[in-house]
Amino acid sequence: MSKQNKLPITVVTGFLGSGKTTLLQQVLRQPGMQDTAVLVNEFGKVGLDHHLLQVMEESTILLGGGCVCCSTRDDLVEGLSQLLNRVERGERASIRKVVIETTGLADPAPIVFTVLSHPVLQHHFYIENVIVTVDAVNGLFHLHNQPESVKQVLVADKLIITKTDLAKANEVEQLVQELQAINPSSEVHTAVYGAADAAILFTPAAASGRKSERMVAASMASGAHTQDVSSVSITFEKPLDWTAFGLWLSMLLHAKGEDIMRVKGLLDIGGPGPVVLNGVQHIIHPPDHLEEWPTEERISSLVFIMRRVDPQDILASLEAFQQTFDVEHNLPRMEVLL
Ligand SMILES: Nc1nc2c(ncn2[C@@H]2O[C@H](COP(=O)(O)OP(=O)(O)OP(=O)(O)O)[C@@H](O)[C@H]2O)c(=O)[nH]1
Repeated sequence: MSKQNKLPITVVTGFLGSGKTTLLQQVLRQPGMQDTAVLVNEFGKVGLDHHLLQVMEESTILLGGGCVCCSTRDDLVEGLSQLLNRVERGERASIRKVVIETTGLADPAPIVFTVLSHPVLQHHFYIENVIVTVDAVNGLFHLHNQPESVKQVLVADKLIITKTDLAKANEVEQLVQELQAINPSSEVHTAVYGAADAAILFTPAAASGRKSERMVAASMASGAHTQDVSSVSITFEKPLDWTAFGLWLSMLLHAKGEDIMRVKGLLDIGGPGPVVLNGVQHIIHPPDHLEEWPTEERISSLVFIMRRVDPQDILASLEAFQQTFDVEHNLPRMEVLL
């Protein structure tokens, strides 16, 4: 099958909390993007992002819990095969683009290789772009401390620097210099709260001819990403006391320093809809109050992704906090996801 008849795939990756979902929420609303199918991969079964990508709910497929670059590459094959079946049955006649949003720890190289080498998929899909979001506030820290972040930058066709509204101009400049040193052929764009032109993001990159070289280099870079990484989901039986919860979370993030990489939650604090909580390293972004629940089950759930932290310590800290500060006991249930 010629390239004209294949569906282009854009892989959107970027370190934990760097703004992948925010970017997609914005660009998928733009003209010409209605014909895009989205495959979302998240750690754990508490997938949030696919609910938040409301524009595309009906064309969005949530890949199973785990990281699409390793444990669930079969899920990726399965997700793309499902999509293909739908296109072939005419149910998805209008799909002209596919976006894969990876987890924040994914190495994009194996994902790209899966598509390029799978006996069936390679005839129906091709990789058009690898877009990598980089957080202007935490980007340098991640490049220096998290090997996955470097692997992502190495493979990027387009680097999107997010959160420049929160960083100083000289910090952004230093980040850009470092990114260009790692991957000189990638385009660099900025996007505050996902404000980027879809036409630019989804246009094939000029330097795409060099992509495979970079991918080989990236896949040879060191270390499996699951090393020292753990992820837990905590659910609560009753609505949360928002003030007490905020205090506990701040204390926990302070105590665990840089080792808690990401916190995400959909929290019942007694209102009609939940609060969406987003924490990246030490930064808790302003929470979003949703008018209604995007899920059938109205239960608070919180996901932590950490390096070198024993999941039991999180639970112990929560129990100790509830006792010490005499907060009404709200039984947390923890599930270790990774
Ligand atoms: N101030 C500011 N906040 C942003 C910007 N982009 C994203 N955020 C916030 O950063 C937090 C994380 O954004 P997400 O889009 O969920 O990040 P993600 O990369 O999809 O996260 P994971 O899927 O968990 O890796 C959210 O609270 C966003 O509102 C930005 O440009 N400026």
